[in-house]
Amino acid sequence: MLIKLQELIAELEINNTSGDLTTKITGIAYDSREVEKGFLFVAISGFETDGHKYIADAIANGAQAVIVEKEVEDVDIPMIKVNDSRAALAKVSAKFYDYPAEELTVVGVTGTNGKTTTTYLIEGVLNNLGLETGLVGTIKNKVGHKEESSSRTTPESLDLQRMFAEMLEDGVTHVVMEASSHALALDRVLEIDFDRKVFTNLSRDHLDFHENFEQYLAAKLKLFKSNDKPSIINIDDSRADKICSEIEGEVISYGIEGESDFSADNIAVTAQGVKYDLLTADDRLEIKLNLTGQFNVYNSLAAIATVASLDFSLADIKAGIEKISGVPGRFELVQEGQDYGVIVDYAHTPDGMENVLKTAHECSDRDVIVVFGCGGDRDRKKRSMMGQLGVNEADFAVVTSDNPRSENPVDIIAEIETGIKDLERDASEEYIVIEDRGAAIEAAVNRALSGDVVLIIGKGHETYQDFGDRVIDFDDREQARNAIKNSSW
Ligand SMILES: CC(=O)N[C@H]1[C@@H](OP(=O)(O)OP(=O)(O)OC[C@H]2O[C@@H](n3ccc(=O)[nH]c3=O)[C@H](O)[C@@H]2O)O[C@H](CO)[C@@H](O)[C@@H]1O[C@H](C)C(=O)N[C@@H](C)C(=O)N[C@H](CCC(=O)O)C(=O)O
Ligand SMILES: Nc1ncnc2c1ncn2[C@@H]1O[C@H](COP(=O)(O)OP(=O)(O)OP(=O)(O)O)[C@@H](O)[C@H]1O
Ligand SMILES: N[C@H](CCC[C@H](N)C(=O)O)C(=O)O
Ligand SMILES: [Mg+2]
Repeated sequence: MLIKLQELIAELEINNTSGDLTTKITGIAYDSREVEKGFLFVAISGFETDGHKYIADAIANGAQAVIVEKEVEDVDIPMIKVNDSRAALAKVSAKFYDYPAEELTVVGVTGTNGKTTTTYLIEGVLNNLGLETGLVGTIKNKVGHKEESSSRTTPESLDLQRMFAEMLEDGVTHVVMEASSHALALDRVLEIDFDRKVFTNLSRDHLDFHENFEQYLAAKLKLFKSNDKPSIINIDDSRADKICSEIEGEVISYGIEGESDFSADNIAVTAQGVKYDLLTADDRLEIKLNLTGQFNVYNSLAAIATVASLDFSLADIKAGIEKISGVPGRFELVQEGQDYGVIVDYAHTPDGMENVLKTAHECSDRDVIVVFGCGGDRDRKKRSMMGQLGVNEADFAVVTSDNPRSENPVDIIAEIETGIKDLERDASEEYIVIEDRGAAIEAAVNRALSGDVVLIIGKGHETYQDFGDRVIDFDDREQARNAIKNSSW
C-alpha cells in the first residue's frame, strides 16, 4: 500500500512542516524498531522513554517521514509537528487503512470489571446468529479467520486499525472490543465511531495511572461522549447517573436492583451456572447461563441488551447465550474428580475479589480457601484492601505472589499484610504467606476438605508469571490440576 504523506496528514492539526510532503509512505510505526523502508514514524513522548530519541534509529531503519510533538533539530526527512502525537497516530492510522471501522458495526465495552466476559458473551451471541465477528480484548484478538495473542486489553490505535482492515477483508461485519481506561486516556480508540457503547461498572483500579478516581471516571466517560449512538448502562452502579447525564444519545439501561429496560428476577446461583428470569417491557424469559455468580447476571444483561438493540430477537439471543460454555480463566472449574471445588478466576481488584468470594460462598456451605497476590507496578492501594478481603470474606487465605514485574514480591506481600494487621482482631491464624505461587496453590489444595472451595484468583487465563527480568510459563489451572493429582485425594 502506498499513500502520499500529504494525503495521510490531511486531517491533522499541524503546527508546522518541513521537507517534501509528496513523499510516498509505505507504512506507519510508533516504535522505531518496527520501522521499515518508506515508513512514517510517529514519535511519542512516553512514560518510560521518549520516541523523539529514536528518530535516528527510525531513519536508519528506512523511515521516510516523521511526526513529532516536540521541536527536533537536524532531521533530514520530511517532518510534521503536531500538538499531540498519540492523537495524530490514531488519525493517520485510520486514514492509512481507509477508515475500516466505518464499514463495521463496532461495540465497545468499558468498566472496571466484566469487560472481557461481556465482550465474549456479545461476540458469542452474534456468532451464533450466523454473523462473522471480530473480538479484541484481554485474552485474545480474533481477527477475521485468525487469532492473535493479546498483550494488552486494548491495542494501540495503529494496531487496532490494522486489525479492523484485516477483519473487513475476511468478511467480518461485527466487532466487539474492550475499551480500557488506558486506551481511552491515551487516545487508542480515538478514531473509532462506536455503534454501541457498554458500561459494566466502576470501582477502584489503575489509580497508579489515573491521578485520582475522578480522572479514572473521566477516561471512561470519553467513550460515552464520543458520539450519540446508543449506550447500554448498568443502572445499579453508583456512577450511572453521572454517566447518563453526559450521554447525548439513547440510553438503554440494565440492572437488578433499580428499574431498567433489561432486568433480572428469581436469580438462582449454583457452581455450574446461574438461572434467572429476564424482564423487559414486553417479555419475561428464563435464561440459563453456564457462567455463574450474580456478577455474570449483570454481564449477561449487558450482552442481551446490546444485541437486542441491534434488532435481534430475544428468543435468538437466549439460544445463543445459553450455548456459551464459559470464558477462559473466569470462574473456571478445575475438575480432576476431587470432592472439593477448585476454581480459577481473574479477579484482581477489591470489587472483583469481593464478588467472586461471595459467589464461591453461594456455591458451597463449607469453607472457602482463597489464594491471591497483587501485581507489581500497578495500583498499590488496592493491596491492603485485598488483604482484608482475603481474611474477612474467605475462611482461610493463602497470600502469594502474582506478577511482581519490577517489584520485589516480598514487598508486595508485606503491603497486602498491612491491611490484615490493621484489623482490630488478631487475624494472624487466618492466613499464611507462601511466596512461591505454585507452592501456595498446592498448600491450599492440600488443606481442602470434602465440600470446600479453593479459589485461586488474579491470573485467570494468564499462562505466564512476569518477574520483570524474566517471564516464566505459569498457568494457575495447570498448577491446580497437578496439585490435585499429587494430593492425598
Ligand atoms: C501506561 C501505558 O499504557 N503505557 C503504554 C505507552 O507506553 P509509554 O508511553 O510509556 O511508552 P515508552 O515506553 O515511554 O516509549 C515511548 C515511545 O518510544 C517508542 N520507542 C521506545 C523504544 C525504542 O527503542 N524505540 C521507540 O520508538 C515506544 O514505542 C513509544 O511509542 O505506550 C506504549 C506504546 O503503545 C505501550 O506499550 C505502553 O503500554 C505498557 C506496556 C503497559 O503496560 N500498559 C498497560 C498498563 C495498559 O495499557 N493496560 C491497559 C488496561 C489493562 C486492563 O485493566 O485490562 C490495557 O489496555 O491493556
Ligand atoms: N460485572 C462484574 N462485576 C464485578 N466483578 C466482575 C464482573 N464480571 C467479572 N467480574 C470479576 O472480575 C474478574 C475479571 O473479569 P473480566 O475479565 O470479565 O473483566 P475485565 O474488565 O475485562 O478485566 P481487565 O480490565 O483486567 O481486562 C472476573 O474473573 C470476576 O472475578
Ligand atoms: N490487565 C490488568 C490485569 C492485571 C492482572 C494481574 N494478574 C496483575 O498482573 O496485576 C493489568 O495489566 O493491570
Ligand atoms: Mg479484560
